Amino acid sequence: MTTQFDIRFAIDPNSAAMMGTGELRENFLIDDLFVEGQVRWTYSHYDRMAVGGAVPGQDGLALEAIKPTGTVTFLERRELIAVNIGAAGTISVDGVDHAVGSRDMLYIGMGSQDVRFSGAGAKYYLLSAPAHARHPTTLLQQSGAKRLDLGSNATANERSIFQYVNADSVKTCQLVVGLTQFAPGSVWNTMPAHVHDRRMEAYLYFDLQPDAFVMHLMGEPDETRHLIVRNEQAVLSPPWSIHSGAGTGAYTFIWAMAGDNVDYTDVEKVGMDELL
Ligand SMILES: O=C[C@H](O)[C@@H](O)CC(=O)C(=O)O
Ligand SMILES: [Zn+2]
Repeated sequence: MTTQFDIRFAIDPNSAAMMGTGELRENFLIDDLFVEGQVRWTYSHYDRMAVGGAVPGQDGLALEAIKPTGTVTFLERRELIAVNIGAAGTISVDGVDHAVGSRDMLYIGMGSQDVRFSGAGAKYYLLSAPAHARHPTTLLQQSGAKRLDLGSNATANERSIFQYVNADSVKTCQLVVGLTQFAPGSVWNTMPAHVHDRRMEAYLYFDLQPDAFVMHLMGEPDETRHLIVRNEQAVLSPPWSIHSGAGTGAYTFIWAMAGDNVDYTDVEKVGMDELL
């Protein structure tokens, strides 16, 4: 089987608060996204976001339908963004080749039928959400992203947020995706923290050294839990949860949201004094 999937149920905050380490990891951590020769999906019931990995190797991979979507083709009623975290590759969409460089993203619109991933060193992180309209397939690059510089060196959270999906780059139905990079020595992401019940979020942590990890914080602001997250592992963040982390070393991450609106600024800030 070149395509595999697993399903994650939408856990409520009270259930999550009862969980130990193993249960939290089973429900919220995705630690096996990237396997050469496979497309691997985690299909979440949070906003029906599907989070995946595709590592084509020498042979290439096709985007195949999976049972949870209940459709003949994967993108019949969905949109997708593929983020290349590996070496340059190509994604062909209905016969048109798109060169997707390292850290480029390709938005692939609803109704696209024949999608093929290639590039011997390419590694694609996949995000897909239900769609209601067909928007054109569009290459998104860091140079076209909207940049937001936040934090400071003194609080170890100096970073640049690159909003690849923005008002000038592409219209999407649900997906809002970007990448966050740190100034040297800064390790805290998304602190001060926030929640946004309108949208779930997924984080992919990468560019970590093998022995490094991110201490990812989740849970309601007054009931926090943590996940130890290693290189190229992802986290599902429920709409009711904070999503913030500190690395034991350098890292980069990709954030992606789906839900009721596509307004990046529609968040509730959580005061530093509110966290418990
Ligand atoms: O809702 C937005 C997301 O949580 C991220 O964009 C936050 C982030 O990249 C950061 O603060 O470092
Ligand atoms: Zn967020």
